[in-house]
Amino acid sequence: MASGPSSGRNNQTKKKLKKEKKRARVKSEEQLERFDSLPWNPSLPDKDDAYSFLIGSNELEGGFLSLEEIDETQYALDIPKPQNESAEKILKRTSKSKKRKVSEHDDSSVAEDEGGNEERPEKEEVVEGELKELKQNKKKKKKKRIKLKRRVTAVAGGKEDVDEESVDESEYLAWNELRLHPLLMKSIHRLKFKEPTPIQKACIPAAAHQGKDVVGAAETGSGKTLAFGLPILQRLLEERDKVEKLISEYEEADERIASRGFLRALIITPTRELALQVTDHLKEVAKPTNVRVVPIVGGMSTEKQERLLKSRPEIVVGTPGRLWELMSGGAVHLTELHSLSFFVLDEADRMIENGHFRELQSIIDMLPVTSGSDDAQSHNTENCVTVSSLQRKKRQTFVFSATIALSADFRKKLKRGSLKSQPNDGLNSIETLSERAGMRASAAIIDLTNASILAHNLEESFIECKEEDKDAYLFYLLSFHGQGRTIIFCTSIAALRHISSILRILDINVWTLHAQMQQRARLKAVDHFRATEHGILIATDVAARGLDIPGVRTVIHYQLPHSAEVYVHRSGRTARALSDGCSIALISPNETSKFAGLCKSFAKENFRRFPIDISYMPEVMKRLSLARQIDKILRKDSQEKAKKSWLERNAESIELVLDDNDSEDERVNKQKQKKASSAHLKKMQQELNTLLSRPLQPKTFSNRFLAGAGVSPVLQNQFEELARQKLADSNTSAQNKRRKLVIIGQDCVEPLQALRSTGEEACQDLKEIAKKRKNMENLRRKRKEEKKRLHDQRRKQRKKLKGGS
Ligand SMILES: Nc1ncnc2c1ncn2[C@@H]1O[C@H](COP(=O)(O)OP(=O)(O)OP(=O)(O)O)[C@@H](O)[C@H]1O
Repeated sequence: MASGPSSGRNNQTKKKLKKEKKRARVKSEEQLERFDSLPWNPSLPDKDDAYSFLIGSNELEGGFLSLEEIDETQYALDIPKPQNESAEKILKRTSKSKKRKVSEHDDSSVAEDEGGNEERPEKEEVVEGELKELKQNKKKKKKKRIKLKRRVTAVAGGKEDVDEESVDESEYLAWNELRLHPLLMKSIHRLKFKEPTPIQKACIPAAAHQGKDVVGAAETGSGKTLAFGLPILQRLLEERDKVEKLISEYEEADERIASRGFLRALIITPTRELALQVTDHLKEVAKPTNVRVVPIVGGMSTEKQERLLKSRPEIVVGTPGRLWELMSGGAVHLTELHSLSFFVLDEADRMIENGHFRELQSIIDMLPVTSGSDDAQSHNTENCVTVSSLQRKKRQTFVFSATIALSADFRKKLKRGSLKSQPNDGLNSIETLSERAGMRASAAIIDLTNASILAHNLEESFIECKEEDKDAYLFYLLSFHGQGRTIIFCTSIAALRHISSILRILDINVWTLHAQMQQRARLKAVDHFRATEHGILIATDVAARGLDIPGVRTVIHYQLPHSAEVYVHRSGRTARALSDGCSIALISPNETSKFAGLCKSFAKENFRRFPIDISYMPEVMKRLSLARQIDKILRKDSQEKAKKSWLERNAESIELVLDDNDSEDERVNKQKQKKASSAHLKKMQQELNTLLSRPLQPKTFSNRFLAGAGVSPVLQNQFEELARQKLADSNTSAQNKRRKLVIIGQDCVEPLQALRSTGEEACQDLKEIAKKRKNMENLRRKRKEEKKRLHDQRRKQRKKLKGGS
């Protein structure tokens, strides 16, 4: 038997190992004891999974989600499997391996003592090294947790608050009932939204606290974006808070538990501008939260959008076309939809119209099956990560619009509180779409639209005029009532081009917006319009929905839209949120019955007639006539140039030399004509400029006294310039003293003011107009029939006479 110094060393090592073993066992037992003391211990499903304690308990409080709902698979908390083993596992493994090592050591002590004991110190070093590493890891994790906590508190109001001006919270009491997250309240304070709008008051409790699906209808500009946006942000923040709470409670959890990565909310809008606007709006509210919102719209570089998606934003706002393009192309972030918790259709009634429906349907078909939708109806594609029926997601569906209730049928359904689609409902009905998107039967149906659907602080008016006089009335309105921002809506791009050209010639600066414009130009137009205090935007119906630009005081319908819905949305670009505004429809005789029909569909029969001072019309017509002539010449010129350059371009592409077949005389003649035409153009331009440099004057203008009821900023400048000129003249010439200009009462009257000041006199029953027009048409038809009858009678008589002779 070996004895002496080596056996003494062995004993020492044995003791040391025993101590280490005991220490490790105590530690491991402490860990297990802590788990034993947890309230949800019985449901701990798998001790091997460090994060499995997150699932299956409902003991924690706070927020609308019970803990049983904090389920990695349901809400995609993106709880990753730990890459390194948890401290507990290492401890266990260490103690196990030490046990094994010690028992091995015990069992083989004799053999080792007999000669194989050189390995022992190495083994001890390994164990000690492992323990050291374990301690270091724990320290590192603690540091990480502290860092994360600091970050959270900084975001939650610590650091960011320093620069913020203090708010009087008593002004925001109405928000308290909605129990929004402090970070959201912080944004609301910053945006100075003193109280929630009615649709927000109604939707937030249902959507955010009861987790319901919502069909929401409320007038234009009533804050629908935040009615669905705040519940989304609220839920994301509540989930994040819970995860952070768990991080601080459990040492084993690390910050990766809160890591993000999957798409949580997909919001679809019909137009690009609206998608960008919704993105901006949500970003503004989500500023202090770190929740990322990204727009995906057509007209922008696909590469850039793919790059944006790589940042794995929680919220994506997009138009159906580009979204589907990227989804069908397999964009990872848009196809990993298993974690999608919100699906929103903004302006839902527009979505079911042609041009959007097919792509939208394809997108909906890609969504994972929800508990609310019928299995048979869902067709998940290969690209989509689907889940078994046991793991169905609790996705909330929100469907919003101002005009969703316009269809009589839908209104009935809203009143009944049931949106079940009927077998005879078309595939492209909102009900069918909602159902397919997973809308549950328990959806909250919130219809806050009144009978007229139109915004309550909007004044509606019209001007009856001939089709060819519309330009003149438009010029009149912009000259006399160009206060604030004005949007002029046209139905056709041709009409838009025509009026923008005429108005520019008349020295009125306008921006245009239509679907054939490049996306960059579209955005630029909206930005310029937004930045100009008295800006004028001429747009087609691409700008009718959703566009939210503050300070739009007037909407002019140059041409009537095809439907009542579009009319409501167009008019809704003014009188938004807490502001008022006015809409003016230019109605040609052909459009009277259409207008009466439109008014009837939103139960508003009496529209005001917009007051026009016709004494100004001769002057207006004079300028307009010149502008039209100039426009004609310019148009002809540019057409010729375009034709010529087209010919030249094509000739060049096939290397053809173009022969000039004109004779010398013809060429000289053409040159002469060109010169004459350009001289004529110059003369007209000068004439127009002279006219434009003077304010518009009524027919009875005295040349001495100017008294304007409504003066636009342009006109105001003109008046001032004129006054200066007259003053200068009078200073130089003594005889002109008598002709000194006096300006009296140059009040700026915006259309709404002008409309209101005319009171009830301007009211006109459109039914009456339509009736009169119908009567006139009947009379004309009867006359025509009578004429034809007489004509036939005479012909027959003549024939008879001829036959007789
Ligand atoms: N609680 C609030 N208080 C004051 N302003 C608000 C509030 N909520 C939203 N707003 C503002 O009201 C304006 C209109 O909001 P939003 O664009 O969401 O209206 P909407 O109902 O979606 O209109 P539309 O039907 O035309 O799309 C926005 O400028 C928004 O910032």
